[in-house]
Amino acid sequence: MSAPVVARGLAVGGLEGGYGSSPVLHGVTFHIGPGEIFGVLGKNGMGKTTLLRTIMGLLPLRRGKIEMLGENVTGWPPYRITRLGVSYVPQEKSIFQDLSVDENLRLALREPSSFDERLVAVAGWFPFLATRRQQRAGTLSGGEQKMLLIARALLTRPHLVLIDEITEGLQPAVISQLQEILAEERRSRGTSIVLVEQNVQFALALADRYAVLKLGRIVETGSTIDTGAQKTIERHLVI
Ligand SMILES: Nc1ncnc2c1ncn2[C@@H]1O[C@H](COP(=O)(O)OP(=O)(O)OP(=O)(O)O)[C@@H](O)[C@H]1O
Repeated sequence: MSAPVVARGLAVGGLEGGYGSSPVLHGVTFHIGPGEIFGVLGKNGMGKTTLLRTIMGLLPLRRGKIEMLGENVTGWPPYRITRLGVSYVPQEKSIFQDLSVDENLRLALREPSSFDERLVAVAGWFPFLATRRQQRAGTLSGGEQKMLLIARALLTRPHLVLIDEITEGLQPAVISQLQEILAEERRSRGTSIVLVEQNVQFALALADRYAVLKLGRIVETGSTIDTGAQKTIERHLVI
């Protein structure tokens, strides 16, 4: 199945992918427009991380098409996709543990001259970053490391951000703060966001539309303003 052309968003059509001889994704198709937030929900092991990693070119695509930001990126390596203006926030804390906070952030930028100005913007959201620039990133708390990951992703001023279960293990106050930051990022810059989540309330509060992934297939899609959205999603997450 071919995906519709989306000028500044993301369109995924008939995506098949997996690991070695084990298929995980079975014809996943969805699209999101510019400035749209799309939630992908599903229980453990349903293929959410595999989907994001395949879209980012980190896992081989067996079949299907991926377009983002006006380009057909099917088969592109991750570095080319990143250069288009795409940020990926993986589920694991993929920061450089032995480097400082400052060094971790600097590595995100191809153009070092813009660092100070960009740091001011992200430190406005996460004030601890400005006061702990020399701290070894591996000594930050789990929640702080996740905030560093989001800060690093937004520092590049991306057009599209793919975020994998950022709320996992975070306390409610930090989750609310992230919700505000991502809503503001979309409002002020028109950033498109794909949110992979198991936290239904967080996803519904931010997303415009959602999809439920079950055993590598999208089994439900809908608008988050539908009154029954939460119940529908929760039903899929318990079965
Ligand atoms: N490196 C790998 N090699 C082989 N199989 C894998 C690998 N990584 C994941 N899988 C399998 O692929 C399937 C989907 O895993 P995936 O991590 O995409 O699910 P998920 O929905 O993100 O789960 P979770 O919410 O637990 O992170 C699972 O059956 C998993 O065991």
